[in-house]
Amino acid sequence: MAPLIRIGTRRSALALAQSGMMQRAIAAAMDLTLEQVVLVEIVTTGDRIQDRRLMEVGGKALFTKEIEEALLDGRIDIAVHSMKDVPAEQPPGLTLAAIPEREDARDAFISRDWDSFDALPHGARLGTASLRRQAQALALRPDLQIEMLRGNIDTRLRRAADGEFDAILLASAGLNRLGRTEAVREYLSLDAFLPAPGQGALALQTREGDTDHAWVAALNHADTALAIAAERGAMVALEGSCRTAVGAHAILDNDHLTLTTEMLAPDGTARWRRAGTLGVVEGEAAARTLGEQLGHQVHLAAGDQTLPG
Ligand SMILES: NCc1[nH]cc(CCC(=O)O)c1CC(=O)O
Repeated sequence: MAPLIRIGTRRSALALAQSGMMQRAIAAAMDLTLEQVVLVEIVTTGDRIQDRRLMEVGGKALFTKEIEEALLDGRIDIAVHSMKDVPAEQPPGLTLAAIPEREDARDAFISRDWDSFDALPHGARLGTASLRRQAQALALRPDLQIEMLRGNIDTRLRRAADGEFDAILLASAGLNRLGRTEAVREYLSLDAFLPAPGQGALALQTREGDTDHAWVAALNHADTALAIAAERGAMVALEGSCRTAVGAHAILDNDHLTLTTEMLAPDGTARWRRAGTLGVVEGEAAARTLGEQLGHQVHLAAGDQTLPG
């Protein structure tokens, strides 16, 4: 039988693991087979050009552009993205139709030789490509040597296993989804390593007004969506991108959501943080507003001081 639902995905192992999970979830929810719900692999500009300059030209959007074009052209019906990689604004005609339940949002410490972040010796080499993780690590340990770590997760893990770095930091969620949880030596605290907005969550993107695929909304997890609304509100106010060190994480506790957001100087010598709470019943628009307000306060406090010299 011809496929009924085509899911667009990047080709990386992580993207395939994530879209494969959604493929199985959709097939189960719709009582379809895996022949009827298929993955369509799409190579994005971001995958082709793994270069620092790329980030300065197009940033995050380069990892989603070709997939979004396929959606708009009707070559695929749904796209699965890491929420963390989804830009603040949706392109015209597209919408985030569902946010499934979030995985572990914490960052993970990976090292061949050391049990924990605190155990790293003076001047240890820490690999990361994230300005946020760099700043948070330096805030605790200004002696560390931060080194650029690029490539897919398998490559990064291999480089850590080879001892090319004393340690590296990665999102726990990605490691769990790839079945590489055993690589984690320590789960870093949400306080010291406040995660990136949306970390650990997925986003299901569809065409706006696509009534044929309106059922996607059934895969939405309300608590996760509420937390993400708050975190992305903060991200927007902080103009969060891969070039600024920004964290935002919301936690639900019974009927309350608590959002914490921060901005750091890239060298970790300054940190501006705000937290606020809201009743869950107030809903996603209020959560987004809370995020924007806290993000705005952080932005004002930080002023121009976080701009790279
Ligand atoms: N920017 C890369 C990226 N996008 C999503 C994840 C991990 C999975 C997630 O956070 O949901 C990663 C890798 C990492 O940060 O270690």
